[in-house]
Amino acid sequence: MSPKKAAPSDSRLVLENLRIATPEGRVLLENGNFTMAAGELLLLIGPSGGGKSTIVNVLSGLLGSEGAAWQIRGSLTLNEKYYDLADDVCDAGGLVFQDNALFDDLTAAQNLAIVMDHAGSPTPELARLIESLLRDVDPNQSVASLSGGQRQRVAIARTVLARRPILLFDEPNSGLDPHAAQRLAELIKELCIKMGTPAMIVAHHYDDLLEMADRVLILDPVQRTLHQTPPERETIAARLNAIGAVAEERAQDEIPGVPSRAWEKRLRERPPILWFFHYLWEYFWVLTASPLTIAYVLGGAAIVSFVTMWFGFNYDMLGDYMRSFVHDDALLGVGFIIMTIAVPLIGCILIVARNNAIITADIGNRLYSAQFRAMHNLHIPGRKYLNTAIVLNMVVGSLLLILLSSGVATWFALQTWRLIFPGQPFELWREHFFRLFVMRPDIFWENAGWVVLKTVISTFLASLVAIHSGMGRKNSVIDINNAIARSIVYGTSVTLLVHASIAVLQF
Ligand SMILES: Nc1ncnc2c1ncn2[C@@H]1O[C@H](COP(=O)(O)OP(=O)(O)OP(=O)(O)O)[C@@H](O)[C@H]1O
Repeated sequence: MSPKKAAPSDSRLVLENLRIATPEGRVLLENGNFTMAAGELLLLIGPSGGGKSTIVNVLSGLLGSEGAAWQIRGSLTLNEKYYDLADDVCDAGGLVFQDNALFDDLTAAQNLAIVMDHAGSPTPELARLIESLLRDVDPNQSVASLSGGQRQRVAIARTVLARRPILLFDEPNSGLDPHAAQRLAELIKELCIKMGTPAMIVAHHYDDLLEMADRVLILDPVQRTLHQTPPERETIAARLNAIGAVAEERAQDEIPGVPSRAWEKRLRERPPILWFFHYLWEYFWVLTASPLTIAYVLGGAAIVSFVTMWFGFNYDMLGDYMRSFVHDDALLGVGFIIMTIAVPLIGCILIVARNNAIITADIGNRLYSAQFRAMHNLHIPGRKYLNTAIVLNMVVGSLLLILLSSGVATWFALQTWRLIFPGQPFELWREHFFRLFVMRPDIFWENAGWVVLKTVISTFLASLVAIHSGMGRKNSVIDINNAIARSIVYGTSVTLLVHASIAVLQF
């Protein structure tokens, strides 16, 4: 049998001298020690923000996985295997996440199948346990449409199937009524015993879990230590009260990393319109002014200018002999096309493709994570702020970018012409490339008007497409991804149509 398929029976964990400091250097725990024996159920409790989830993340090997540099010291021994936590990552703990973290694109059965296919089939006893756990869940149902309790049980079953040596639960009873919380504790205890695995539950509401718990660890953020107590209400309450009293005494002290009275000046009213400008600036940076956006759009203009000049002159149908005869008019024509057709079209397509993806993703995520509902409930006109900021930035930002692109395209056109006709004076190029515009200011303004018109209409319509795609119903991240794809396809199609239609009117 391969090691990954070995049943993690009779696991034993010893954790010694655990020290945890946040990436900012704030010490959460100084000298944490505890053991977990096979079949044992531990409760980890303590004040909010003390570091309970952080300990669970250490045991599941997830601490710092998002890129933050936590400072960890201590040792962990798991069934004879030794980890120096300063250097080694121990991912022995299978974690049931607080928000379940189910794979939304898969059905309930697939959420379990993907784990089994990587960890091996469960023992018949474990399979029976999971069957009874998921009796009321249709295996073919998408997990997005399951109830909260059903989602939680699928998440538990999924973690159990991974058969890690330790089971970890982060706030599994939040939102459960006392009876359901007790049932959950019984279930977890049953799993521990049948799998020969220890489990740790992080919980704020521990009352209904005590009966099933073997021991309780209290994280004391004042002394930065872990106290072990038996699962007795009075002992725990006394200990938590003592921590609370000292914490209150120290509440006036400055907290490292948080300047004293940091909130005082934040709790004053300002004119609400400032929030519109906040979002306007936020989107201006993302949609128009970020260096990557500018480089991307200007790069497009440079390439289209080079390609039009190079191929326009090197591959003209009249051949080398005629090239110098038609040079002046060809330069005029190519210059006209680059400035009024090609650069605005390519620029708008690039802008719309990129920005529609960003806008739809942003709106979709805000919708999915209930931010618009929260804004509505808090009487913040969030949709108005965001939609207006988006449309303004798309239209005005695109005009600015097209203007910049025209400058870059002009410079590249000149350099390409110099490559094709070395030694020719710059004035010759300028005279013909801009001939129409320089000699006839009315033509300049008329064509500038057409460019502005197609840029404004196409980016305005594309921004509406992006907002509409983002605002559609979102049950899962897959819905957001599909909306982004739709937004790019419809947005760029609208842009092409608008530019083609206006070009027809233009000539
Ligand atoms: N990624 C991070 N970067 C910096 N500090 C963090 C990060 N995540 C958490 N913290 C800080 O670490 C401390 C411990 O957080 P943790 O989530 O472990 O506390 P907790 O005891 O689980 O809190 P709660 O009971 O409120 O969920 C908090 O002060 C928090 O602000």
